[in-house]
Amino acid sequence: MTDQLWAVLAVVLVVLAGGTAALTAGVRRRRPPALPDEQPAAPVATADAPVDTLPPDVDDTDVVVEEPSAVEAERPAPVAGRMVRLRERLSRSGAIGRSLLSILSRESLTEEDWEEIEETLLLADVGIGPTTELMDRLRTRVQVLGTKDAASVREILREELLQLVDPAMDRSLRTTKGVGDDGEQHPATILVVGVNGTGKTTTVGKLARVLVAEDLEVVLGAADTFRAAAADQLQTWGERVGVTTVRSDREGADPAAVAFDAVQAGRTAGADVVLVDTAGRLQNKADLMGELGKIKRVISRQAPVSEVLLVLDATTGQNGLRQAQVFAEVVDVTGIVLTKLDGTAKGGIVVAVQRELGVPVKLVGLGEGADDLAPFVAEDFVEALLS
Ligand SMILES: Nc1nc2c(ncn2[C@@H]2O[C@H](COP(=O)(O)OP(=O)(O)OP(=O)(O)O)[C@@H](O)[C@H]2O)c(=O)[nH]1
Repeated sequence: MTDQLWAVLAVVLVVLAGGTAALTAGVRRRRPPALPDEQPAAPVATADAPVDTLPPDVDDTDVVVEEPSAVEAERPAPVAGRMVRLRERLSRSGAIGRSLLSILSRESLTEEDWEEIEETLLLADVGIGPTTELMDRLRTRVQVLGTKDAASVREILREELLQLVDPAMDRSLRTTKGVGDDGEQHPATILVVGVNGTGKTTTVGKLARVLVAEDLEVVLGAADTFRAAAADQLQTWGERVGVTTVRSDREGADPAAVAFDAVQAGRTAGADVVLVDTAGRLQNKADLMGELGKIKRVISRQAPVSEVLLVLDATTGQNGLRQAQVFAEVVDVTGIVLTKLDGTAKGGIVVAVQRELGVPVKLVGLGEGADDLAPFVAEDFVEALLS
């Protein structure tokens, strides 16, 4: 009987929720362009009142706020334990761990065996410095080891790989709201940068899902105005989880204007996080610096940039590393997202990129599915390499 009552109650709740969704469905707030005489006066900055109007070099005429049609927003998969759940996706990267384990387990290790170890690490893109370091430590520890049982060899390798990946790095995302000098709350702002094709827009979409799964209110800013389809793509990601996207319909619109309006929309809505996708074309370092610098500067008028995530395609190896260096020179990168780690045997790039930039890998892309983005957990990664 009690079961039946619960069932009836559940049906009533579903119907009510559906009704509410239907009432709000189709809301689409398109802000009309400002008329010339409505342009805000030139901003005046004071120490305790941050400017929240656009600087004169930002063209804000065609930015629109696309609210999601509130039809049945999806509930993204829980975030905790994603790396463990997606462990089999790392099977190609796992080849390094398994090869190392099998070589190290040989009865007595010859110079050829050590060369094989070196080659395995270099082929997996670990990089020369970390490879030499790991080999030195393994040589010492394997020598000291009396009996070479499989469990001890595995444990030594696990510990040493873990040290290389560095479990002490702070990999948390800065998603906490802040309070400005004016006493007003502002959202955390995350700028996502990287070369086109690395999976940037997809990552912003997936990251929105990660944050929504953690019950955070998110606004998306489609500041990749270089490619009109990128804004559509982002808006679709947002719609699916009931998140507003601020965008422009005009290809080549000022990305700083979109970023500014996205943060403003986030502030107005009391959102926790504003995620800003950028184009970040790499033809020319000065242009890149100009574009990202301007976006950062303009965002900072409303809220400090909490995090700059650099998206790197793990399959591009050394080339990807060079791109990463250029980005790190033009903007303060605070975290790395390594995408397409599911499709590569070059998992050593995790170590190499952290060493090169001194910045932690915070998230990894492990597939094309909507929830195939996982917070990077060093211990889980190393376990996956050895399983
Ligand atoms: N296998 C796999 N594919 C991925 C992953 N992340 C992104 N992709 C794919 O990579 C392709 C490029 O992704 P986009 O998000 O469009 O790349 P982008 O960097 O935004 O490119 P632009 O918008 O041109 O700057 C898409 O087909 C994605 O599905 C991942 O972790 N694994």
